[in-house]
Amino acid sequence: MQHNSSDNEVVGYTPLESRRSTPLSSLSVEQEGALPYILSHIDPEGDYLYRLYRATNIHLLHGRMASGHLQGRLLRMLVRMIRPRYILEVGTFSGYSAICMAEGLEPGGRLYTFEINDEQEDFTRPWIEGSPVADRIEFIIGDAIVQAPKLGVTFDMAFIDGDKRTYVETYEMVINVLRPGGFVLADNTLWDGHVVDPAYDRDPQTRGIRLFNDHVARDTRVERVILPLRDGLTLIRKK
Ligand SMILES: C[S@@+](CC[C@H](N)C(=O)[O-])C[C@H]1O[C@@H](n2cnc3c(N)ncnc32)[C@H](O)[C@@H]1O
Repeated sequence: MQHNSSDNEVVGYTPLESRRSTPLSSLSVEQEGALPYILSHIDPEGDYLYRLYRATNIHLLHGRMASGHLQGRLLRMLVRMIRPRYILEVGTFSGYSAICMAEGLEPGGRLYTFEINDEQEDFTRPWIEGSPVADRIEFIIGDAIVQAPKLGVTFDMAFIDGDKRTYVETYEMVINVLRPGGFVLADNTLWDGHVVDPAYDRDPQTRGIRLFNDHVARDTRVERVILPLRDGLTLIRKK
């Protein structure tokens, strides 16, 4: 994803609320009024993440890119279920999802999270380094597609949440550094329903997501399922 160097803007990213041009479908039931109910019946995010999410939305453009309470608790739960030793994240942004996944790691576990936008570092590094799970997180500024393979780490789990236009490229990199039996989570794979809306046929991000979904659907190396949570979350297992 490219960025406008003057104002930290994520070029090519359209925030969820601006993308919403049609009535909400059943794909995003938690956004139709049930979200407060859901949030009051799941684990709390805790004071630190609450403050991080608030600061993200006050100080950063497109603050809603951050995972938030519901997806954050899901990520932590998935980490607890998968029990990875090494996690790769593509797209740190403010660090919200990184901290959530790191919370789920067992002792000795490590999360490597990449952020391509170097202007993000001043905001994100103090939040990651000040978090209770700082010792489990390696925050790296750089393009994950280029830099992650250089780590020489074989990952047990990966979270793809970077530029939607390069999801296929990102996925191919991730599959190469993932162990057999490892899991990939890919965020935003329904793109607010635009993947099935012909009005978005020329939108580069919608096209990127559609290419990714088609690519994964045909990939014989993996098993996959799409969860219609939030903006769509695909769970993939490398055979
Ligand atoms: C949706 S935000 C990430 C949100 C974060 N994962 C969360 O859930 O809280 C996407 C971020 O990915 C970054 N990004 C895009 N392409 C990237 C790449 N190839 N490598 C690393 N970061 C990337 C963008 O700069 C942006 O900050």
